[in-house]
Amino acid sequence: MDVVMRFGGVKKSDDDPDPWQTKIRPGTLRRVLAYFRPHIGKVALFFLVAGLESFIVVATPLLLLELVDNGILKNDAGYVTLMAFLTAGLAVVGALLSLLAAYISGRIGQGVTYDLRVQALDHVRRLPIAFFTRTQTGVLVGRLHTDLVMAQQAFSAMLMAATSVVTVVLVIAELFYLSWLVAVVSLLLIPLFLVPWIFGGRLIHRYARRLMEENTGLGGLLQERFNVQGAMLSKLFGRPDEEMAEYADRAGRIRGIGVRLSVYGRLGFVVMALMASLATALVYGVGGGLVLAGAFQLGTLVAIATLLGRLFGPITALSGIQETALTVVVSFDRIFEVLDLKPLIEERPDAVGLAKNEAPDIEFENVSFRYPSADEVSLPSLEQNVRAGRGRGEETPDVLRDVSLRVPAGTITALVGPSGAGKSTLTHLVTRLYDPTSGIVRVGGHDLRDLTFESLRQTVGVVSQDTYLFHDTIRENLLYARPTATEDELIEACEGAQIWDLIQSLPSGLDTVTGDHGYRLSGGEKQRLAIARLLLKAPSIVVLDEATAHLDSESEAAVQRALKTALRNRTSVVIAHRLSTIREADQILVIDGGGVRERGTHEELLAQGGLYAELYHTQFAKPESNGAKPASKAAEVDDEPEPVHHVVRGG
Ligand SMILES: Nc1ncnc2c1ncn2[C@@H]1O[C@H](COP(=O)(O)OP(=O)(O)OP(=O)(O)O)[C@@H](O)[C@H]1O
Repeated sequence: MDVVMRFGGVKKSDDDPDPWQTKIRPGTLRRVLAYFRPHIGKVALFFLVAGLESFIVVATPLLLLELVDNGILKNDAGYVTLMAFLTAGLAVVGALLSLLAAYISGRIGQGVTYDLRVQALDHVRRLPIAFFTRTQTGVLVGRLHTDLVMAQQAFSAMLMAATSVVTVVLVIAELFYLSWLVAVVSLLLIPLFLVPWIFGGRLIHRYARRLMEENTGLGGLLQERFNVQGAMLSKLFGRPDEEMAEYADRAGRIRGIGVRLSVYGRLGFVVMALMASLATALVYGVGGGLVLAGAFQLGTLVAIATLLGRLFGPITALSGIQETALTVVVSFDRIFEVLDLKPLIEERPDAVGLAKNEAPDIEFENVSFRYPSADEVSLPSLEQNVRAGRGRGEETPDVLRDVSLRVPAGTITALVGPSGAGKSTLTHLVTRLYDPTSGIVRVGGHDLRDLTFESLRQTVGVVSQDTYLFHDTIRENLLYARPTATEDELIEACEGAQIWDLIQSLPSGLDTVTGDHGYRLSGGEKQRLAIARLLLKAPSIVVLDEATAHLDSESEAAVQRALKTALRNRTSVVIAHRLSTIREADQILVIDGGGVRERGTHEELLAQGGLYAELYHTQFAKPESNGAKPASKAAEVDDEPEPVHHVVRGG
């Protein structure tokens, strides 16, 4: 259901906040600068190199002046050659310095990006599962990747622009030194070309950002619909015409923005080239007149024209510096937003490890729980597929209320109850995917919050209903649970999980690649693979969500046998959907309305004639009434493995 809601809500809503309009939060600049502090030496070196480059820019026209006035006009061939060589030499040195500056700025930009990327990945890894349930993966990936690249590119552009300040000051000073009149006339031209340049730049900037957002949005949509599960849902439930229209609509917007961008981009260069030509004409017009009038010699005119050619580039770089700087800060700020999300579930500094010998007991003491609200765990801008604001500012309801229970060491506790009663939520607290809102969950007498993550991971193993497998070989998927496992151990685990015969029959055996989400395996096979993974991990507590899907009798029996091995000598909490499992449980807890309604063994609870008896009778006495398999077919399989999860909430 959740998938369908997400699926249906992918379209970006009109009232989504535009991240680029977001005000930069106070203190961001200080935080950005902190990332550059470790690279301060390189920044100083960069400015030194860039400063030298600027001197070369202004020195060359003076050499040309010398070449014309004291070489050509005085018929001194030797001097002409010397000046020409010097000019060429300076050009080579300038080019080398320019490369060196680009290298240093790249090192700084990439260094900062590296630090931020590693920090962001580590942080996101530690965010609570609630964050991932709310966040659209494509948008998060975009945030962590695109924004970083943007920040890095804008930073390099900013460094280059900063060095332009030196160049512009030196060029203008030299222009005035050569001829104040020509200098004033040429400077008057600058605003003429700067205005359209800045105007065009703003448009480019705005549309480039829109293009990025549209691309990210379309990327997220495609990622959601073209993964195996999304594609399956689309094929089964989708409305191809409407969906295609939506793709086309988004692609059309990208096309429209792209066309505008290319025109505005070209506009800037056209204006710049035009102004450069006009300036040259003007300089030669005014300056030529001054040469004829004897105000200065031809060499000065050549020097001025050359200098002017070197003024426009740095000035355009400078004109965008404010926006470039803003891009750096906004991009950083968007990443800081993610970094500022609290991990919620953290390891205490004084956390202890759990002794790893025998199965510990599990205890819930007056546990209440509500899922964290959107404000507590996520960012609106990362939930673009959900209508903006949905769920924001709302208190979430209590899902568990004052639950107290005990799962004695080495025993099996079955959780049964109507859909939405809180069974899965209860198991989420055992694995510490969430912490209780109040009350304590204990394992082996320890509050879970006092244990190290590592020891909790070692202690608790989970087999969920929908097994997730990486797109990798069966071997790698199994080794994920225990990287050091030997070939014999792998085989032993697969045999225990009743999956070895199947693996052996595959042409590549353990090296068979499972598809995205393990889709090339059947439901029963995937769950047995998950059990093999669990056996390899050998945890002392098992949390199992039994598959609700009907398996054929052979798979069913195999899964049941695998489970017997998996649960042996372990403390187990099983969300049970099959009577065979329920009967084997040492204790059954009937969960309803966020609490434990009844507890006891199968026989005790039947005798009580309460909700469990009702669940039992509606499910097993009249199996055909809820569309389940006929009793005769069910009876073939193991004991009476009929799913009980469809039961309507009993009153
Ligand atoms: N991540 C979540 N965020 C907010 N609410 C949630 C979340 N997961 C579950 N819930 C809500 O908590 C309640 C209990 O859900 P839970 O999944 O624990 O029920 P269940 O007994 O396991 O149901 P089922 O047998 O259908 O799997 C439901 O009302 C559900 O909508």
